[in-house]
Amino acid sequence: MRAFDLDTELTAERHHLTESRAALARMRGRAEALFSTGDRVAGDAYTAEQLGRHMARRVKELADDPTTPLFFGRLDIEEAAYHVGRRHVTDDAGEPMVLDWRAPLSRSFYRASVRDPQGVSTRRRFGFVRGELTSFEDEHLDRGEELGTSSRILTAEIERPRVGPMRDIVATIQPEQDELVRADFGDSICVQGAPGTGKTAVGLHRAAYLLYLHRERLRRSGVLIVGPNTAFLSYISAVLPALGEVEVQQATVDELAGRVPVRATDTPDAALVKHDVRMAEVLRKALWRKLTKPTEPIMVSDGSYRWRIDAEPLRRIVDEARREGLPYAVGRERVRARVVGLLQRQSEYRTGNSPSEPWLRKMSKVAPVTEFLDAAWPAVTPESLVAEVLTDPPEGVLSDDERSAIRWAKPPRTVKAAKFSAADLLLIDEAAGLLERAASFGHVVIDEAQDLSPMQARAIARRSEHGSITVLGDLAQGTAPWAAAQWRDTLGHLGKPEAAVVPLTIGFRVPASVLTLANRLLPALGVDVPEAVSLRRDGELAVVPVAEPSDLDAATLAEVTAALAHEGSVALIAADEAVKRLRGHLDAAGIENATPDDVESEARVTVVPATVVKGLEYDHVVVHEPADIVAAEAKGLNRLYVVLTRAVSRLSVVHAKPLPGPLG
Ligand SMILES: Nc1ncnc2c1ncn2[C@@H]1O[C@H](COP(=O)(O)OP(=O)(O)OP(=O)(O)O)[C@@H](O)[C@H]1O
Repeated sequence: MRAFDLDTELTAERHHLTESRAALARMRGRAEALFSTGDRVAGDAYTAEQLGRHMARRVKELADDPTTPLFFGRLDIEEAAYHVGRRHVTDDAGEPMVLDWRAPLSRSFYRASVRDPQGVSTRRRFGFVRGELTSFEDEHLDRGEELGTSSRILTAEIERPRVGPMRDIVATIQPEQDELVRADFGDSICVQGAPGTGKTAVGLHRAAYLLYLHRERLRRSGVLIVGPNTAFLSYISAVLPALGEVEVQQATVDELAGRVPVRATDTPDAALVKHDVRMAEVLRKALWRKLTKPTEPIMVSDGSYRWRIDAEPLRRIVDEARREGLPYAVGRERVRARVVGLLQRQSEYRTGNSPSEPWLRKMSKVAPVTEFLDAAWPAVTPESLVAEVLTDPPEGVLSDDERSAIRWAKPPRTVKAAKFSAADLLLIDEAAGLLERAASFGHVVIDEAQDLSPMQARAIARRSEHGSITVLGDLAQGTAPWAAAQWRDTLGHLGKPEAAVVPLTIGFRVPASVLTLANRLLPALGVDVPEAVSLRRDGELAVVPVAEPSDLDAATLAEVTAALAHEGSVALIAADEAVKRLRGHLDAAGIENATPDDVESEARVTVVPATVVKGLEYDHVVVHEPADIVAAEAKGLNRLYVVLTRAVSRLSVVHAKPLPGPLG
């Protein structure tokens, strides 16, 4: 009898899904019709373009992804049932068929509990396979039933094989995650979470949530996601579009600051100095020291009359503009405008008439005015300021050794010919920020933030000055030479020193056995962070010692081949210098393989250099010679911690050398 009831229920739910899909198709049809007639109804070209863009976006937002169901849950509140899904769907009369997961009512889907039922009598979660409903699971909160993390549907979602890019987690956001996702727009937050606790997922869902709640405001100012490298950004790039959000920008910090191409490489010592926050001070001083006190009057003739401004009022103008704290280039123009203002007043006094616009324009460009400006408040470009500092690093802030580390061995003949490094681009960006204010995004999500250098953090701060930020990271995974040991410093450089630091500790990726191995490294990493507790009991861990170093590659190949017998993605992670050789072995063995940058590839095996694996995950991970990964860089143990925490189901560690540090 009960089975029959369940069947009937499931049939009814499937029917509701079919109806909802049909309603969504009609919504899209209406949007498409408006899109094609938009330019005819709009009054002018500008309105037509605006409307066209709006409608094109709307059509995209209403796309139906047949591989995911339109709803994944249901709330019974009083007599009504509300289906919760990826976006609002309404019937032809405008009645809701599916509620957007971000709507206020949907919040109870994630947060209601027996202790605080929020009016919910039953919460239903749906199981699905490729967009079709296959099962459901009820929690009768009013009868004291609550599944929490023992939900079968949650477990199945966490344990599913990972294929392709990252997916959204709307169906199974956990209460501690939901609290972060729905934090107020104005709140900047920093999430410290062990590997696989869902930091990236939380950041992306928070972006989607804020866009839903503050759509107009954020459409104007924009939302930006900052990630560590392009492989990572392509891995996460499908999540927001799947949630209907198609207008979010993604960039690495290098891309943000990429005003000129990178054409030089720094020594490690030079890079260290250039990423140091004191470089901001060096640049600021080098810039403002260019101002000089006017000592000569300005004498201008406009053909009919001669005008004169004495040194004293000129000094006052420069001092005043300096005190106003404007960006340098804005200050220079302010001084010019005030000088022209004085000329204008003299002209009015003498002729009794207001001078014409062309006269004012001419006066602002005449040689005596420009010469005065070039002496008192010289024109500077970001590139010229940085070139100057690198040609002859000023004394006062840096030590002599540091100054020599960054000094150009052979200064270029012109600024145009200068070859700048990636770190120089940050200096140029800093200089640009001193000259002019950067436009600010409404919200910026920063992933893997533990690796930001102070100068990188400042580049982001300039772009989020008037907005809020979500900072995601794990101090234990810091591998950059300047990686933070505590969050306060980074948050200060990001311009949000007051942001709350919130921990996430439930691990959704890494199986308990694998996590136990990785956690052995934690005490050696020099940071104070809580360990993750894995929700997953199912994984496998194999440590494979190889007696003869010459057999190491063959043993690694055997592990990769064994992993291919299982469902899901396979990654071979190795020290960067071994990647090419290992790919050669795979090719020779006829095993199709790709690099993580190649998102289009169908190959099941990805060969990943240890330095780009941060943020990524694979079902089966084969790690090649951990000792070499550790030896390759100063923070090698932190790198190994990252490498060991990429596996969703199985981890094999193949080694001929002794296992490093606390693992040995
Ligand atoms: N509530 C959840 N339900 C289902 N899956 C989840 C949930 N939270 C996280 N996951 C999954 O766990 C995995 C790890 O999440 P994510 O990459 O966001 O973690 P992270 O904290 O950023 O990890 P890392 O620090 O290693 O980069 C992803 O596959 C994600 O989809």
